Parts: sequence; structure tokens; C-alpha cells
Amino acid sequence: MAESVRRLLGKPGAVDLRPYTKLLSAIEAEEDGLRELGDAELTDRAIELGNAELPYSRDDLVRLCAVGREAARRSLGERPFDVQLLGVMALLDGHVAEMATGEGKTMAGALAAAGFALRGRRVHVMSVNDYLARRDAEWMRPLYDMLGVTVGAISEESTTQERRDAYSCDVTYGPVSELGFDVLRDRMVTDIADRVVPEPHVAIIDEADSVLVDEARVPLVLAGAAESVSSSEEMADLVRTLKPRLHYEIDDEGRNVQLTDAGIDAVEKALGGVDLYSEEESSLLPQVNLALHAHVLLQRDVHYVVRDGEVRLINESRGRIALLQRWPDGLQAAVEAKEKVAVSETGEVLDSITVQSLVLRYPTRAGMTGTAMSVAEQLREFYELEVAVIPPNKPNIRKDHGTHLYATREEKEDALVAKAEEVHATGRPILIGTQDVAESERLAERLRKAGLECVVLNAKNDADEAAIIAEAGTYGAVTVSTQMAGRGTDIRLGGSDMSDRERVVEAGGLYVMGFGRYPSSRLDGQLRGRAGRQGDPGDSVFFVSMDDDLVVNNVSETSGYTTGDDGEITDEAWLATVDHAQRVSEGQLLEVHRNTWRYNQLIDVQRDVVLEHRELVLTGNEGDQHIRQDRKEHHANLVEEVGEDKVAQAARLVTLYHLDRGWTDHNAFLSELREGIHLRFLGRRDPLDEFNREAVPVFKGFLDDARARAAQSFEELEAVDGELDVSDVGVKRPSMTWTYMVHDHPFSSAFETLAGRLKGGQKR
Ligand SMILES: Nc1ncnc2c1ncn2[C@@H]1O[C@H](COP(=O)(O)OP(=O)(O)OP(=O)(O)O)[C@@H](O)[C@H]1O
Repeated sequence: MAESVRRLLGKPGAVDLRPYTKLLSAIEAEEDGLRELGDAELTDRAIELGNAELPYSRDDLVRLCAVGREAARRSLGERPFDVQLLGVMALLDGHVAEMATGEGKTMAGALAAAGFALRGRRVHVMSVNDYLARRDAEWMRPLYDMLGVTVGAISEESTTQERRDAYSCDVTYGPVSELGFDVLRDRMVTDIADRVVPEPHVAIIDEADSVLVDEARVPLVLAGAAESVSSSEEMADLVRTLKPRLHYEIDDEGRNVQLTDAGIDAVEKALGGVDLYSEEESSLLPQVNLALHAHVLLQRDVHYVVRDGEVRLINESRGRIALLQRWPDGLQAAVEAKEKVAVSETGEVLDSITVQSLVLRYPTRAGMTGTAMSVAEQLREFYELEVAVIPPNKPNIRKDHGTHLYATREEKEDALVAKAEEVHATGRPILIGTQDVAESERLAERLRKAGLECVVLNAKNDADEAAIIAEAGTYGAVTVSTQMAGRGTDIRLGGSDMSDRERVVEAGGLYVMGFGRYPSSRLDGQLRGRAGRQGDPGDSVFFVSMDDDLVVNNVSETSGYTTGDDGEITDEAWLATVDHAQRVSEGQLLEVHRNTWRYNQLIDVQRDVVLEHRELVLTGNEGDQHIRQDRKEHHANLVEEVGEDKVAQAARLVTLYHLDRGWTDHNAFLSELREGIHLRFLGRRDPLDEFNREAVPVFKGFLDDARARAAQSFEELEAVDGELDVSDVGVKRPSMTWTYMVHDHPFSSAFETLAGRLKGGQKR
């Protein structure tokens, strides 16, 4: 209640920058003195700052910023601007610094990381991908060296030893997914020496809004022990024969598809006269629904691409292939069956972690991004983070034009292409943002036909992406790209070496065009922000049509407007509906985020109980003590045969095994419960309450059960040649493990569909 009232009343404000700005002149005053010092003396000055505790006093903050500025000037050849130092101070206070594109967040982040490290904190700088983690660590290394701070980076390919080395540095850069996977893997070790992640201190999150808001709906998963699911190609072929409206209906938002009565009859007939709602056939309906979802709602080249015989998801928030992502198993298999590719490896989910849980492990959190203010509320609600809006170094002179609205997609495309031709004729570089891969390719084709050579950026690897983006400011360049978030490379006018800068500036700088507005205004802002960096000239404009998904899915009335000859709708009221549609969509995204959060809160509490107990077993002799009491005689016999140490180790392994096994099973139970819980809507109960009501009692006996099973396994253990081999009693760790990100079920589950039918009062 208090929270909802606060949400309504308390407009999220930004952090007051005055305490920081007051220090700027004192920082500058130190500059001449520091320039006199030799490099080693400068390093000593930095190290001396480590002789006190956090937080930094006013005077020490001045010293840190002054030393940091001088070190950056010498090591990187760039003297941090005042605004970057404001960013550093905001980060050191644990805020999210909103700094526009090209303002130099990488350096601000590094100076803050060094500030924490000098005071004895371990810092993890979380990036959005491998490439940026490695690039930033290497780029900033000379600066860290000069400040006497060690730095390392991890990436997906890092070996265990490389990870350990990187984590032993003061500052470690890594993609958020890898940091999460390491935490998950560490939770499964049976020997403390196998752990790689040290105790968490400080997290500095780059592209904080993408990571903390957009990616927070995608849990990281550790899976193990292979077992293949049956392919559902038969179902895929069957649903292909069904006809829209006659056999199935799609709801207004395009998020749900349901069989009609005629559809059910057709499916039952095609399956040889089964009754889909009978007890015996209870597994069929979910399969049909999954196949139908895959067929109707998931489109190739919009939601996924097929490459090298694999279905690869497109990360909607970043508009590119998400190598590690997959849908929950059933849906993934259904899409694979639809595309007739081999059904991919599947196995048990050993454990999972959400971005929230990962980030909240760190007692100190901070972040930086170009677009934070519009998610200030979420950052506060989910991460207890406040936003500090750092002004640009030079005033932003980019011209953001109003949205152009058209009746149809064709008219929108015609208008955009015409505008692109007009702008291209002046030599200005153009960046066009599209909604999905298919659209970017179609549009590029159109542009080429119109004589505009263009580069399409949608699904390359991270390094290629960065190189393409870096050249997008070249004279006459036309670049078509899907969502820009997390690309992490700024567009310099005149190409990456800025050799042609003058000509491009004179022409008017980068012209950004959005082909459709994004599901949130923040994503629009990220695209616009690519133009006008560091006071450069630039323009941005969006072209929208009434049949864009954003409008169709979120506006109830989409007819009754008047258009000009070219199909443009200029009526302010209709333009306002586009803004409205975007707000509705933002509300939906927030709800999804909040739901993931709520469900995971309970799971996290239970996981913590298990982990706490597991830690006692792993690091102490909890397992042995319990078994010694429970199976006195057998324990004593084995001790006599093989000695205390070997028995204690066997008891530890057996207990860990049953704790982990129990948690895997409990996890599976919780996901099933969560899927099925929507049926509870039938009883008009709150599904979350229902979830908690069922999940809590089931967990009650968890530890006792695991202990009892461990004792049982131990009882069966026999000494052979003076050794105990726990695999004799079925204690086997997964032979292999792998990691991925589960794409949150984009549509309601099969159960919800069933619930929807029952709710509608249909027979059966
Ligand atoms: N103080 C400075 N003086 C001169 N150049 C600087 C300074 N700080 C950063 N730069 C340069 O500005 C460019 C942009 O820096 P950086 O990539 O860190 O920006 P960013 O804010 O992270 O942008 P993006 O939003 O694209 O990630 C880099 O080429 C960097 O070398």
C-alpha cells in the first residue's frame, strides 16, 4: 500500500548534484601541483587514498578526482571533463549516472571503480557482452596501472583458471550473463577450492537500464544431465493445416492464440478421434497449444532466426541474436519442430538466477547509461538506486522532430525513403532504426532500389557490430539497424578516425530516423541519442503508421482519421494516440517485470535457506554429524574400515547430492506450479497468493527430506578395498552442464489458454 501510494505521489526526482559541483574548483586547483609529479609519485598519491575507509570525505574525494584526472590525462591522453567527474562522484555514492551517448561513461566508470578499489573493495563492472567487457578492460588498463589498481576481464570462453585470475584483480569486467553463470556454477561445487567468484562488494553496471530493466525478465539458467524431449513435428504439421479465425483466434494484443471449438474438433479428428480434454490425453492439449503458439505467434526473422540448423532467438530489447537464450523447453522444442531442425539439447534446470538477485548480492551498486530517468521508478523499486542526471559537456543541439504518422506501413515506408533520399543528397550520414530483423532487410532492399547503398546491422557478432557502428558517421553513409541498446560504440562524425569530420558537420551531422516507435520511449531515446554527441549537430525523427504493432496492439480505436494525399495524418489527437500506445506498452512491460520479481522473491528466500545449509555441509561436517547420529552403527562400522576422513567426505558428498537433487526437483515443481497457477484465476484468487500458499508448505520438509535421503544412501554404502565410492549408491553429479538464458515466456502458457477457455464457459 505504502509503495503504491508513493508511486502515485512521489514523482521520481534526480539526485542533487550540488554537493558534487561545489568540489569542481577545488579539484581543478590541485591540477598544477599534480602535473609536477613523476608517474610513480602520482601512483603513490593514489595508493595513499587507501589509508581510510569508505565513504570518501570531501577532501579525499577532491584528491581522488584530481589524481584520477591527471592519471587519465597521462595514460589515456584524455583529460576528464568536469561532467565526467560529476559522474564519478555519483557512482561512488551508489547512484545511476545518466550521461548521454559519447560523454565518456567508460572512463567515468573506471575512475569510480578505481576509487572503490583503492579503499579495498572488489569491483565488478558489468557489461552487456563479452566484447565490451574485454574492450573496456584493455582500454582502461593504462589508467588503472597508473592508479595502482589491478584489472582483469572474463568472457564466455574464459577457462576456470582465467576466471579465477580475473576475479582476483581489484576490478573485474565481465558480461552480466557470465558473472551470473559463475555464481550458479559455484553453487554446485563439492569442494570449496573449485569456487571462482569471490565475495561480492561493488557492482558498476554499464548500460544500466538495458541490464537492470530490459534483461531483468530473462533468468540465467544452469542446466545439467542430458535427456532429449520428443520432437513434436507431427504437431507442427498438424497446426499448419489449421485456418485462422475458423480454427483458432488471436487476441487483440497478439499475445495469445486459442483453438476455437471447430479447431478442437479438427485437431481431435486429425489425431485419430481422441478427446483432448480426457484424463488419458491430458498431455496432448498443452502440446497442441505450444505448437500453435510457435506457428502463429512466433515469426521467423522477427522473434528468431534459423541459422546453421539452429533456432536462435532475437533479443527483443537489443535487436540482435541472443546466443545464449532459449524459450522454456516446451516452446523451444515446438519452434524447432516447426522449423524442422534438430531438437536441441535439453536437461534439468539445476538452478537459475535473475538479474535482480545477481545484482542485489552486491552491497554497493551503481550504474551508468544514457537513458535512466524514464525508468527511475523501477530502478528505485527493484534495486534501491537513484538516478543522477549528469549534464552534457557541451549543450545538446540535436533537433528532435515530431513523429510523422501515416495510415499504412507502405505510406510510412515511402515517406521514410523519400526523406532518406533527400538527406542523403546532402551527404549527411543516416542511421535508420527498425523494429526487427525482417523489417531491416526489407527496408534495406527498398533503399537500395532507390539507389541508396546501405549497411544492415542486425545479427553480426559483437566486434563486427562495433566496427560498423563506428563508421556510421562517415560522409554519405546509410546504416540500417535494429534496436541500438547495448551496442556501446559511439558514432563519430567523419568516420571512426574523424578524418572527414568538418565536411559532415557542415552538412548537418548524423540524421537519425526511426522506422516505427519502440515499445518504450526510453528505447526511442536511445536511438535519438546516437546523433548529437558532444555538442555535434544532428537530427532525429520517427515515422509511424496506424498498422504498426505498437499502435494496433495498444489502441482500441484505429479508424476515423483523415489523411493527406501522401497518407499522412497530421491531426494532433491522432498523434497523441501514438504516445498513448507507447505508454500502455510501457505499463505492460513494467507489469511483466514486477511479476517476475514477485514470483522470484519467494523462490529466492527458499534458495537462501538451501544455500545456507549447503554451505555448512560443504565447509564443515554438518552432513557427517547428522548421519553419524542417524545411522550410528553403519557409520561406526565404516569408520573402522576406512577411517574418519573418508567417511566424513562420503557423508559430505552424499548430503550435498541430496540437497542439490532436492533443489532441482523443487525448482521443477515451482515452475510447474507457476505455469499452472493461472488456473486459479478461475476461483478468482490472486495467482501470486496461490503460488505462495502452495510453495511454502511444500518447502517445509525440504531439509529434513534431503537429510533423510542422504542417511538412506549412506546406509547402502559399502567399503571396497578400504575405499568408499559414493557413485555406488547413485550419487552422480551431472556429467555435463551448460548455461543459457530463458527467454521469459512471451505469451501466456498453455495452461492459461486452457483457463481462458474454461473461463469463457465453453463446454468440455
Ligand atoms: N575527457 C575526454 N576527452 C576527450 N575524449 C574523451 C574524453 N572522455 C571520453 N572521450 C572519448 O569519447 C568517446 C566516447 O567515450 P565512451 O565510449 O566511453 O562514451 P559512452 O558515454 O560510453 O558512449 P556510449 O553511450 O556510446 O556507450 C571515446 O572515443 C573516448 O575516447
